[in-house]
Amino acid sequence: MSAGRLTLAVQKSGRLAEGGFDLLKQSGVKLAYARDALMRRAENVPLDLMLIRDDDIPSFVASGSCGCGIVGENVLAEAAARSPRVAGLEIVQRLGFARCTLKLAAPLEGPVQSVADLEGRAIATSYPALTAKFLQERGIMAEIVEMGGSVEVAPRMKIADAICDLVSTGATLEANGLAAFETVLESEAVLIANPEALNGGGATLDLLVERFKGVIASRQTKYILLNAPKDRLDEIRAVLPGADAPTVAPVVGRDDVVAIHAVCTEEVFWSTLEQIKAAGGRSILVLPIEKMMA
Ligand SMILES: Nc1ncnc2c1ncn2[C@@H]1O[C@H](COP(=O)(O)OP(=O)(O)OP(=O)(O)O)[C@@H](O)[C@H]1O
Ligand SMILES: O=P(O)(O)OC[C@H]1O[C@H](OP(=O)(O)OP(=O)(O)O)[C@H](O)[C@@H]1O
Ligand SMILES: [Mg+2]
Repeated sequence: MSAGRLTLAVQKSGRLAEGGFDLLKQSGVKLAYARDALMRRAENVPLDLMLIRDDDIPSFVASGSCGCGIVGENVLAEAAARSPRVAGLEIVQRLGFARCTLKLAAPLEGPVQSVADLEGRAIATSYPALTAKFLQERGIMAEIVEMGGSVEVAPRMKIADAICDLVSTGATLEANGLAAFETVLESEAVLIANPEALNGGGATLDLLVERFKGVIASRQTKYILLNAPKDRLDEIRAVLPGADAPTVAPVVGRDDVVAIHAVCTEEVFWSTLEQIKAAGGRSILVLPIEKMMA
């Protein structure tokens, strides 16, 4: 670890790696080429990436081996429930990708349909500490069966009566005849840091956070252009998501029509465009915004 260079722990491969590398690239961080390397050096920022399994990221940051890391809140919370040092780590920035939910689920129409039904039952999970904490808070006594993955098969294999696992679309639960009945934790990727292990790279961390914020904001921000009847301007403004003060400009040769330009700070759904069209909006364009800075 050379002095002045910040070390960032990133998952070697998987969902967090994909999202993490995309975010770094969009933030202008250029990585030097390295084949199969476990360390990647940034060319234009004093930053080194350490590529490891996501489960190891909280302890690497807590021990000071890395100054900061990108990890799922689910993995962070599980590690924090086991280690006070990890529990003391700071979430510097929420990153808005790898969104998923840790849920309790059980076979459809089986004996477990609620948290109370878990009393005396067996629950399979890769998150034993979070599951135990949840059960303790609810005053439920149950057996926890730890599994490394493929947790959804446990009820069918008669290893457990219920599971506590990650859900995103719900397709895996459905494919295994399971239904969720309780949320234990909402999760997304987060940037964590250990202020004592920045190795003189505090300014680099601040720069990364500012750029990440800009990328995250631009991802959910869109630029909308459309033509609208002058007399329905208020109606259209009311449905533009999160638009503050749109620019309204004349359209050459048309006294009854205006052009509207607006920056929308919330997601623009198809249903929004349908509402705009119903209010007389025409030639509607939704454009991505590449970079933003407040
Ligand atoms: N189905 C999903 N949809 C969205 N995010 C998910 C989903 N499943 C997991 N995640 C998030 O992505 C993180 C990484 O998931 P991934 O499957 O890549 O990890 P892994 O198999 O544990 O990888 P590793 O080899 O690094 O241990 C999870 O900890 C969670 O935060
Ligand atoms: O609700 P869904 O969209 O179906 O996603 C949920 C599944 O995704 C993850 O598994 P992954 O695909 O990473 O496989 P793994 O169990 O081998 O980790 C998670 O452990 C669930 O099994
Ligand atoms: Mg893992």
